[in-house]
Amino acid sequence: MTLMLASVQDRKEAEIVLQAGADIIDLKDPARGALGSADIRHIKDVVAFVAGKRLVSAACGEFSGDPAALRAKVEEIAAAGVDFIKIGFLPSSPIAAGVEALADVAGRKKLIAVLFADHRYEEDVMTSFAKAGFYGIMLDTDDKSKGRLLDHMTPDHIPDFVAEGHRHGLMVGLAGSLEAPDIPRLLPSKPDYLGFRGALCEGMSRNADIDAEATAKIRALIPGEQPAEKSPGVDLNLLAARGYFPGSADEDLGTDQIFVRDFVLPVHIGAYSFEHGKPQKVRFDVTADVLRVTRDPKDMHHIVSYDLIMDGIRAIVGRGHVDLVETLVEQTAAFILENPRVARVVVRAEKLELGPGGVGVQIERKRDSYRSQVPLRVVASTDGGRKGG
Ligand SMILES: O=C[C@H](O)COP(=O)(O)O
Repeated sequence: MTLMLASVQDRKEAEIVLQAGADIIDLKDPARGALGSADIRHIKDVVAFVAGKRLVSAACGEFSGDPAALRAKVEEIAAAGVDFIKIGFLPSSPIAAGVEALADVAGRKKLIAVLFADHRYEEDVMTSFAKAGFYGIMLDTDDKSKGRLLDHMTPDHIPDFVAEGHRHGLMVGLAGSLEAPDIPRLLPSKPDYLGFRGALCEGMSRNADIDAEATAKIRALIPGEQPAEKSPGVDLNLLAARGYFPGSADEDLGTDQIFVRDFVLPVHIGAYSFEHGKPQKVRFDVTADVLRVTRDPKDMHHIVSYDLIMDGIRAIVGRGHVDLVETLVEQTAAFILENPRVARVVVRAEKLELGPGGVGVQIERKRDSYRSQVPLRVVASTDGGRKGG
């Protein structure tokens, strides 16, 4: 299951996000940067207020290069009784020294190393945190003025980050100016939690106050636990991972078409030997018939995002060389039809560098008797393989 982390400044904001159903209440001073540490009084106050009803984490700033200062700060926050302590590590800092300074604390407290998607790290950076006994790894953004997480890391690379963290036995979190449409794009990679601040605030400004309505909207997009008896035979984890958010379903409303046009990607494709070893441009056009769930679509629950189609194509292309365009379009159609709300899909893929214009294939695929199979009223949930259960 993917949890929702909400970053708050104080008890007043903690009350709002607790009420809205956030799973992890995270203390932070957003005015002090991405990992700005909140005043210790606020941390203690929130720990006392939450009183074990939810998990509490606190940011402890970014490692400045002074191992003794880092350790002292982490110990101070640990003594306040939080469940997790988040520490930012920039690649320009002596990460190994910071990790070493915390190795002993990591045996007693759940430490989360926060990396930043707008910086580049050594390939095996996760290994040192895992070896030192850190509990989790998180990907966030450092400079909030320079875009969201997915502006720095394309969606097809997110699953690799999450999977690598899980291979290391780490709890994995994702954040970075995440907005509502990012949620169904990130859930398929099964992070253990998604973290938010800006999207929960008035005017989407992370330095403003938390807004109850905005928080509730984000909460509603992240599936919670669903007792198995409410939806027998339905794989809720799978549905949620595919970004399936049922609303008040009305199958008599019919379908709408969503489409992606002229989506051009470099693709390793072709049966000829000269086509191996280098990518060639392929243009994708996709139209999907999507079951309507309301007459009044207002939020992400009501739609199937075209982002999911593009993310899926990127992921399929990223798997490596395919000989045939037919394979590519079949895989794309199958991926799109995994979403229970898609009743029919037309996929066209054209190689753009082989002929005078495009050469390729177009297919149409339908969901067989989807009406009897689609549990339109379930609330989906995921199981992220989190450390410790
Ligand atoms: O830990 C999560 C962060 O507080 C996310 O903040 P943000 O959504 O403003 O980037």
